[in-house]
Amino acid sequence: MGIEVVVEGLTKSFGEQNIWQDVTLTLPAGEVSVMLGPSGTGKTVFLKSVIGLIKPERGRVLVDGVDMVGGSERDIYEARKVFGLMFQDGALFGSMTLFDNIAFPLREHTRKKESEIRRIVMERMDLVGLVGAEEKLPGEISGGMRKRAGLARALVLDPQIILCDEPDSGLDPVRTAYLSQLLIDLNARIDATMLIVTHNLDIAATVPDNMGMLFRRGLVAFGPREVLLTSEEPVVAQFLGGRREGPIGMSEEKDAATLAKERGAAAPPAPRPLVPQLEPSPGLPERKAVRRRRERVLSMLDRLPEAARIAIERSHAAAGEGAAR
Ligand SMILES: Nc1ncnc2c1ncn2[C@@H]1O[C@H](COP(=O)(O)OP(=O)(O)OP(=O)(O)O)[C@@H](O)[C@H]1O
Repeated sequence: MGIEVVVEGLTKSFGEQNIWQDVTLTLPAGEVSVMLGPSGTGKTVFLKSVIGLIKPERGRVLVDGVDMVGGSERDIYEARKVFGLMFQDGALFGSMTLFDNIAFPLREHTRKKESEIRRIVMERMDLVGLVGAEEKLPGEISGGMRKRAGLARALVLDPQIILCDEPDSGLDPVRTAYLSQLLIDLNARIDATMLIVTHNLDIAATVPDNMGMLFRRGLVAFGPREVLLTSEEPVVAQFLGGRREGPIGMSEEKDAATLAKERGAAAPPAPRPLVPQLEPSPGLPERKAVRRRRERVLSMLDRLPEAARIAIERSHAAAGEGAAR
């Protein structure tokens, strides 16, 4: 099963520029979480802080007892082995075939025989639909294939935590839909804890168990998907509605006068209707996270806003009916 990631009071600046402060959240074990936020709000910096590649000046990131911020380099190095990282562009070596790219972590970090490496690489290539492309170079394939190769490489060391940085960037809507399904199928197969950084509203609406949003140098919210998807908090509603009206401006926050003018103009549109979360493809096991999440969310139900509570109760009722059929 995946490992829980506990983030406490994380604060990061580069020189004078504060990126975010006091970020506190828990990525529940084996569940899929998405981190949203306008460009430049520090989503990638957050991802890199979780794995210890960037050092925040305050706070802790606890992974299996190791603090990825203040722990010893040796402990952090060891703890990184439970992570699989998928970068925006796939981060593949241009002069290596896809097979060699995907085999790279196994050759670098393990003493496995070539026959065993071949077995693992082919299994992961099959998982992401790349069998037949072993001998291709990254420059000879499409962006979507490069991303899937990046995902296959992230999976070879059997990670318990998977971090994906904008896995949809540069993909068309159809490929993005396939990728969303692939991420859910992956979670069903290996029950890893997953954190996906994205701007994509379709992924946000259909993939995660939990969602968070970074804005104004902080975490606006983090919680079960229904909380953000039904939120009337102006920043969250604007972002998830993909609208110009609201506090998020073209390059920065809007000023108070512009916001007051907008408020006078029209009532804010209602949040988009909630669509059901994706389920694993036929033939795959159920996601183990679903049952755990259900218990967890039920235990916090009376502390959630009414709209979120109703949405959760409806989805549990629908799941119950599905199971009874
Ligand atoms: N190594 C670094 N040194 C200095 N500043 C940095 C560094 N890395 C990131 N930043 C700054 O931190 C801010 C947040 O960057 P980040 O890439 O995390 O944003 P993001 O939310 O992922 O954006 P996008 O959605 O556009 O990818 C930016 O202003 C960026 O310039």
